[in-house]
Amino acid sequence: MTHDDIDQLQRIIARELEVQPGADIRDEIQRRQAFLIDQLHTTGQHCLVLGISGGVDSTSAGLLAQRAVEAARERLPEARFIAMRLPYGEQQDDDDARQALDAIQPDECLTVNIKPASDAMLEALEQAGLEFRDQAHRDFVMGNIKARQRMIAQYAVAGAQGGLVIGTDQAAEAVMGFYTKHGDGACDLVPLAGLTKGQVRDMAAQLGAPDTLVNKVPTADLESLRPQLSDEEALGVSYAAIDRFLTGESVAPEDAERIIATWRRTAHKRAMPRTP
Ligand SMILES: Nc1ncnc2c1ncn2[C@@H]1O[C@H](COP(=O)(O)OP(=O)(O)OC[C@H]2O[C@@H]([n+]3cccc(C(=O)O)c3)[C@H](O)[C@@H]2O)[C@@H](O)[C@H]1O
Ligand SMILES: Nc1ncnc2c1ncn2[C@@H]1O[C@H](COP(=O)(O)OP(=O)(O)OP(=O)(O)O)[C@@H](O)[C@H]1O
Ligand SMILES: [Mg+2]
Repeated sequence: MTHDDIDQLQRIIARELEVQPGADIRDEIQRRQAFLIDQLHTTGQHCLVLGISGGVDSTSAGLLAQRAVEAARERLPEARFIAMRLPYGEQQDDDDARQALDAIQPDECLTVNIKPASDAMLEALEQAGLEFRDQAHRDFVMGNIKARQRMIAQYAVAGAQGGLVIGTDQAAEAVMGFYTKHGDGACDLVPLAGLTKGQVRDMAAQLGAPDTLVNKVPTADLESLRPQLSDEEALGVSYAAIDRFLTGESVAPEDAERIIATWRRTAHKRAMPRTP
């Protein structure tokens, strides 16, 4: 791939994902908060629902959601934010999730352990005869089951309470398709859309998140055999490089080629299912 090819694709991808490199983060907070308030007013739903993991994405989105419902209550008194803790058994970074909730102060917090449901699904599949290549493959597939159990829990709460499910997808995850299709990728609203990972961190800091969470190493934490595996290790490229790619800065050619190949391979995740 030539330098010009990479340059052109950087521009195409940034436009597709609506990246805004120079955006003022305070303006972005206002704009995204106004978006959430508007959705509450126009959809007939009155709650926002979001899983809080202790990672920076859900901390940022949770802080935004709580601010939005507080402002929405002027015209919609029943507006509220329901945060959900969704551990798979014991969560190793439990303290981070608690710190996130301390900062967010959500109207309500529900804790649902997704372990029994996730384990029961894997066991039922294996009893039906499903086999895996090896233990690592089994563990990877189970990771996606966990992400989808979290989706089920959040949609059950949304269904019961008149809620809209918030997703935490942002441009750095979107370009890499780094989420579970119909798992954490399933949601009603995407308030962090278009932000680089750095902008998500800036937003969390601006909204009052503690430094430990603002600077926390991102992890999907889905694999039991590799607990707390960092996203960067899983992706094989750093968020700094992904952010530079998205903002049109120069990136090592091998990083650019990996990002472009992953963006192409995961196009199906950013589109509606194909039809005949
Ligand atoms: N070209 C194509 N057109 C249409 N569908 C296509 C396809 N290629 C694969 N597929 C289908 O897509 C499905 C696989 O997608 P999916 O189930 O998502 O699975 P997959 O992309 O294999 O795995 C999810 C990845 O996202 C990561 N993740 C998940 C959740 C959260 C986070 C996080 O950062 O917190 C990260 C996770 O660690 C893992 O690396 C399969 O059904 C496959 O056949
Ligand atoms: N243990 C958990 N409890 C509650 N929600 C979770 C948990 N793990 C994942 N989620 C949900 O899935 C989303 C996707 O996870 P992801 O790891 O991308 O985001 P994060 O943990 O908020 O931030 P980071 O990407 O920096 O780790 C989270 O934002 C959160 O809404
Ligand atoms: Mg995480």
